[in-house]
Amino acid sequence: MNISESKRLFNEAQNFIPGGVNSPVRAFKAVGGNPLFIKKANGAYLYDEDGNQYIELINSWGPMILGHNHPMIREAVIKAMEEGTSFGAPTAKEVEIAELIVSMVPSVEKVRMVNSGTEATMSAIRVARGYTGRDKFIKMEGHYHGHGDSFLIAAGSGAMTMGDPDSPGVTKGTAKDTLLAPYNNLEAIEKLVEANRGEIAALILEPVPGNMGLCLPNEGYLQGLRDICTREGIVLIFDEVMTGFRLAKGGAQELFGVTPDMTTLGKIIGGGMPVGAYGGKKEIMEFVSPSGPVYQAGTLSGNPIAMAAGLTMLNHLNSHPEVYTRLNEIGQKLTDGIGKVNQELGLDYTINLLGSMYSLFFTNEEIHDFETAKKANTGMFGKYFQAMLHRGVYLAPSQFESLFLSTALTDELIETIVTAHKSSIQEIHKNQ
Ligand SMILES: Cc1ncc(COP(=O)(O)O)c(C=O)c1O
Ligand SMILES: NCC(=O)CCC(=O)O
Repeated sequence: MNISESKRLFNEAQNFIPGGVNSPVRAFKAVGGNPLFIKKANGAYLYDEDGNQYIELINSWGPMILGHNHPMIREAVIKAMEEGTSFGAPTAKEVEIAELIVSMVPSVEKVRMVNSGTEATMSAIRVARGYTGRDKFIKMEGHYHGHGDSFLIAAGSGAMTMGDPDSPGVTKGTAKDTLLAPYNNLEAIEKLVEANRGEIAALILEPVPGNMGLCLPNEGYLQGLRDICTREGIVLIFDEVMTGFRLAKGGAQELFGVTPDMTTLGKIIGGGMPVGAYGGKKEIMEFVSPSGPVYQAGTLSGNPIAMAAGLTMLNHLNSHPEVYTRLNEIGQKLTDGIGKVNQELGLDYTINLLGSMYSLFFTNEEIHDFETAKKANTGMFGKYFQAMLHRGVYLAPSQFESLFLSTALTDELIETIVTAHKSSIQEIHKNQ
């Protein structure tokens, strides 16, 4: 595989950009090798600067649920561009997308648009604190909520991958208000609540965490959290930046039938443009400025290009339930194929799947939280990643990420991926 142009660009980039990338997860630090510099993408494929083509299972870390460069989204963006790129004033599209989100996401009665998932979670915590008059909040180990200071403690995703789940630069003063709990353990929450009664503003979690690899909630876990939060007056926040509009049109909260008080959104909501949002009960969202005292703002929030892309995406998902049927089918077929190959080879690696999100863990143990996820063999994953890449399949370059499938994956492409998986997994075990 010739990747000379990607190599040249990475060398150049390292002179001017920290680590040569604008987000750490893009570097191949955990898997070795040179990150690929991408020139364009279409449907199920990415193309690098050297002209290599890859079948893509990251999809911009989630947003491209219909595949890349979808004509419908592209046309909406071009049309919006013709009318100007930013006004810093309200627009009709913002009203339309807000109404649509409220109609799609069960917990959301009012919603505020921001520019990233990070902004959404930072703002949601501030609002929950303002609403309750309490300072502390509970966060799950290995969950990732963007790079706001108070979340960079036992953080998943790139922070976990790079071995820095507790980032320097976060003050002790900030960190003391973040209470940590293991995922899938209601007893641990009860203990934290007991020890901090009346002081906890919020409990935030990824209902189906994808940032320590994909994990699934135990039966009754989400409802258990709901019950504790209701009893204790704690604002329950589902961070659905990944799962929103993906696991169902109303996200994990629709799928599991558990309604949080607030929800954070991102990724798909912008159709690939930089967008996030947070919303929830009217009573809580009324605390947001200018209707209430909790300040939160943004020069480019509700940007007309981003709103045009997002509106087109959400309208499509809202009116095409068959998208979810197909996404679930793709997830099932692909992981069935991978699982069958593994079985034939006598390998019992754990595959966690929900809808169009999955992770293949290089361990035979069940993975259901931060501690168990850390048992996966990251060295083996790195070899697997490279083997797949050389066969034209682009995976997330870390064991501690979920993969995101798109409707652009045909049955034929699923077969191609399974074939690549078979020869990759054979190769890495032969060389052991
Ligand atoms: C669950 C979750 N929350 C928040 C974020 C932060 O979003 P962003 O990268 O847009 O700031 C991410 C991913 O990046 C995420 O997966
Ligand atoms: N699962 C991790 C992400 O989606 C984050 C992407 C990024 O930080 O660039």
